[in-house]
Amino acid sequence: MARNKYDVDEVLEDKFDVNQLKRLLAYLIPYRKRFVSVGFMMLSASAFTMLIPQFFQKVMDVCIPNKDMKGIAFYSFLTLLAAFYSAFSLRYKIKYTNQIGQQIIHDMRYDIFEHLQELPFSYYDDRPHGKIQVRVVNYVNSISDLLSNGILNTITDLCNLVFIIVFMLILNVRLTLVCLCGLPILAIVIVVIKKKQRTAWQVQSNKQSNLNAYIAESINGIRVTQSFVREDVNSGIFNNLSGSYRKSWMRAVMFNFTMGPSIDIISIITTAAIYVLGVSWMINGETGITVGVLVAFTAYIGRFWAPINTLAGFYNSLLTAISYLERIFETIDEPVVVKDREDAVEMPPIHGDVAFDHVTFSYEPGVPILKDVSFHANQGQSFAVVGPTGAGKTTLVNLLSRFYNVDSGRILIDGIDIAGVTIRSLRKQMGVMMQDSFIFSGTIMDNIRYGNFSATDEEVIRAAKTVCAHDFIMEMENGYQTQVNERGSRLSAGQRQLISFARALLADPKILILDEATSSIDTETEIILQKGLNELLKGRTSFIIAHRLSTIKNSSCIMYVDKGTILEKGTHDELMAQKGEYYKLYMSQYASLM
Ligand SMILES: Nc1ncnc2c1ncn2[C@@H]1O[C@H](COP(=O)(O)OP(=O)(O)OP(=O)(O)O)[C@@H](O)[C@H]1O
Repeated sequence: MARNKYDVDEVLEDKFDVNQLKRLLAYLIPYRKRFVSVGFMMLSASAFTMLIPQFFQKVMDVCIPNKDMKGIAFYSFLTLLAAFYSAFSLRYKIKYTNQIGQQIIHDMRYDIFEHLQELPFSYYDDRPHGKIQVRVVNYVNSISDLLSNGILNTITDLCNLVFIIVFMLILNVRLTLVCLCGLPILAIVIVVIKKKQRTAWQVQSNKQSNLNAYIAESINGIRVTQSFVREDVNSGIFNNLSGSYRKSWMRAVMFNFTMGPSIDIISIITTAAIYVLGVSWMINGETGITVGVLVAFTAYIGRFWAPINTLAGFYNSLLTAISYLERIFETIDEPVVVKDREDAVEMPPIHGDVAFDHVTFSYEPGVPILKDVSFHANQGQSFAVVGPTGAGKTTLVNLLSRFYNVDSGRILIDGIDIAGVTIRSLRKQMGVMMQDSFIFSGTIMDNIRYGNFSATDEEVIRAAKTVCAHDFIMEMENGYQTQVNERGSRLSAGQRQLISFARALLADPKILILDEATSSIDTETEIILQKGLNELLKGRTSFIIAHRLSTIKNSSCIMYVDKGTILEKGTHDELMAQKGEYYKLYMSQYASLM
């Protein structure tokens, strides 16, 4: 998908791809035994109940004329038995189809979620997150019923249909042919509406996706919305999106509802024809048509159209489901563009020597963000990256963890090209604190431990103390066990930064990346933090992005980046002496204090 927004529909697949159905059926394979057992129960029950009209016929044509009470009792008993067996198998079916359905939902969601975890940043950069959520939650839900109940009902209904046709043929061939005349008419109805119906469901799934994307975006941006009093405008946008969704839904179900009444009309016409023709043939004394045969036959006609109605319903839900399946499999098939090469090796324990060798990178083809960047950081050096907004600083450090693939050039750690090592072994040895200090729901302890799951409580606390987070954490009602919300809405921006700082440290990485780590921290805390940090950075190679230049003054090397190239490089004193861009930036911040 190209860059997408909440009000931009995703591209519709033109053709119905049967492979998607095959892939869907593959989800059933692990549960095939249970599935077959339910199918067997349903089929045996329906075969048994199909005999009921035959029992009626025997009672009417044989037992009643012969006043055979034993025969009547016998057939009544068989009818009762068939009814009980059918009720029992129905209960069995409901229980296990639900179980299988839920299991399949779980499996499919797991596959999507697992894949989503592997997809690179670029995937998330390009689409609203609400559109991803709707696939994992709503779309998967919508197809589970089709997989469990739908397929079973279809199989049993198809078999029912065969049973019924066989029994009808046994009763009377000519009447059966009259009944079957209705099927070609139904086929015409299906062919006429099929394409429109499919498109209508695809449009509906797009509109649902758009609506979801907007809801997710609005919730995330609620603070900005309220600050700028945009509630009315947003409600208007929501109203439009919701209105389009409603319209698309109504149009799609309208096609579905065309089927039921069409089948009813065809069924009424054929039944009427059978009454008229059957009775006239009986009056004319044609052989093989008795009152019993007519009663039994009309009982079968009722049953003949019921499975066709269910099959039509299945066909409807199949078309609905296909539009969801396209999106689900599209997500599962989304290529993981940042992945291990086939010959990738484990990254050996990192010492911390880092080199960029003529690195060029672009997010979008033809728009390079980093242009032929080269530099070398020795083990243990602290490298500061400064420069104007949008210069490419974050991009540069993101490449070090291989969050994106470079277009050309190499990034070497300890002389090893990181393109040739496994991503896992590389990232496990890096400590990254991103600009967006994300906090997960859970305790503060859990949030810091995110950096290293095997860390003890003491290690977590030590990391928090190093970054001066310990005091504010201890002031919270349950200290490290205090629950925080997703995104850390209970915490101040500075507190969130300190927690993610501690998280980055906990992995004891040889390379530490701090992207605006202290931008929201007050100057007093920052001064204390700086002391701890200086201690901590010893022996580690660090890349620090900072707008506040006081924090990076003592770095081994400062790189001034602008428009994707390194314009200046050196120590603070060297760059100040150069009186170039860094000098100007520094003076703009601190001239009044000098
Ligand atoms: N995911 C993305 N897709 C496309 N372009 C992007 C993406 N992320 C960043 N950019 C563009 O790349 C350029 C560099 O962005 P980057 O975030 O690296 O800048 P920065 O120097 O870290 O800025 P800041 O100081 O504001 O954080 C910007 O022009 C930005 O618009």
